[in-house]
Amino acid sequence: MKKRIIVLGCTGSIGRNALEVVRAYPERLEVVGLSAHTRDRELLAAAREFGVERLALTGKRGGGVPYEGEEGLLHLIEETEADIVVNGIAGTRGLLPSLKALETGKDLALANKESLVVAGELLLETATRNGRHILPVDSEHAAIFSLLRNVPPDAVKALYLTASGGALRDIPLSRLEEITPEEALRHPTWEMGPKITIDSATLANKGLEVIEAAVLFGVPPESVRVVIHPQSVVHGLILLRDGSWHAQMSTPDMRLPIQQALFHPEVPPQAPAPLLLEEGLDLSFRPVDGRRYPMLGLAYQALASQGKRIAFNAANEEAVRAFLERRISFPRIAEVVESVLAREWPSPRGGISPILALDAEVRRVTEGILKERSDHAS
Ligand SMILES: NC(=O)C1=CN([C@@H]2O[C@H](COP(=O)(O)OP(=O)(O)OC[C@H]3O[C@@H](n4cnc5c(N)ncnc54)[C@H](OP(=O)(O)O)[C@@H]3O)[C@@H](O)[C@H]2O)C=CC1
Ligand SMILES: CC(=O)[C@@H](O)[C@H](O)COP(=O)(O)O
Ligand SMILES: [Mn+2]
Repeated sequence: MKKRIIVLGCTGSIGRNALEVVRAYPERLEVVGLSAHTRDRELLAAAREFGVERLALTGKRGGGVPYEGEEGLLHLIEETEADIVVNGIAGTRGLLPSLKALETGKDLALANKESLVVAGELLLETATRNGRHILPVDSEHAAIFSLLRNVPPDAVKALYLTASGGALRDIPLSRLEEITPEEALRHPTWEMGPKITIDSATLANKGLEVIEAAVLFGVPPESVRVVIHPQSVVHGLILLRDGSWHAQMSTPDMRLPIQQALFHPEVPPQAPAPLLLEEGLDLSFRPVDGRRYPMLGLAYQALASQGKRIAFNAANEEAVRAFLERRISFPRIAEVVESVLAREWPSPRGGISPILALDAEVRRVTEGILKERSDHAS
């Protein structure tokens, strides 16, 4: 029987890669639901190609798509019989769809790391209660997830996430003030959406991933570590107590972690982009420079509580938006997040509503700080 898949954010980088995986395995995988936010023509083209009728468009109305708006997307997830939901929505708006997928008895192939940062405990509890799995699609977590399956849990000393260093890795620190969004969006190894690409340049992406790993794998924050690895070939490593390293490596291509999640626990039969060591390969690793990447230290601070995690995530999302809209300069992103994080953010109690209320409050505070600091509005 074919595995039935809903692809959320099918017009984005993760969504398009997920559809590529389905194209590669027509006898094993079937798309039964699709969502997009604004790109309705691409959504309809995918629907025609895969013969899908359950479609949601969240960011526009009136185009003849059966499920409209955020509420419509949640109804689509609820009303569509499926085995697994690929969540490739960008940002915190992916949280409610993640929760709905698990509540309605589907596995969750999760690229939307913001879901876990903001409400990881709630998602894990919901998955357990419904007997479902959260399968990480984020490349580092997919790597560590597969490495951990092969060792006894008490043998693991630390988890290592690799970071490319982003588009500005080799730019002199003195130039960061004048960096344009176009420069910061030139990722050296991955083709991804704009928000995560800016997060790669500040290392907020790795900060979110440290939180994602601590929550998902249930390990203390100090055992999740980050190293700069410019080639993005080694995605994740685990260090065992006996001093041995286990690493997972592949060509940087998101079809691999996506197909691993879709075939779990089976190992997929084909390599989407083989890595040929016979052709030669140089790999390098170096420590993170805290002066260049203050966001990583802020993410570790945020690990102290769920309230701070929500604050870090929401403040970052708003600050990145302001940078992309040219309302603040690149170094202000970290400064704004630091100011927000310095306030008191008590952890929400009692389900999803207090989480969403705190997220909204952080955004209100961040917007106030952004107004004060908008330093080069054109
Ligand atoms: N790209 C990658 O390789 C990786 C991405 N991730 C994570 O996956 C997620 C998606 O990233 P990526 O694919 O790069 O992002 P993109 O910006 O390329 O795509 C985002 C997708 O989400 C949709 N979308 C945007 N806003 C909303 C909203 N408010 N409600 C519902 N849908 C929305 C977009 O629709 P439309 O285009 O129609 O407007 C689009 O389909 C992020 O959480 C990211 O951190 C993790 C690891 C790797
Ligand atoms: C592909 C993937 O998983 C991204 O999250 C990637 O890690 C981003 O690249 P950086 O290593 O630059 O953050
Ligand atoms: Mn990643």
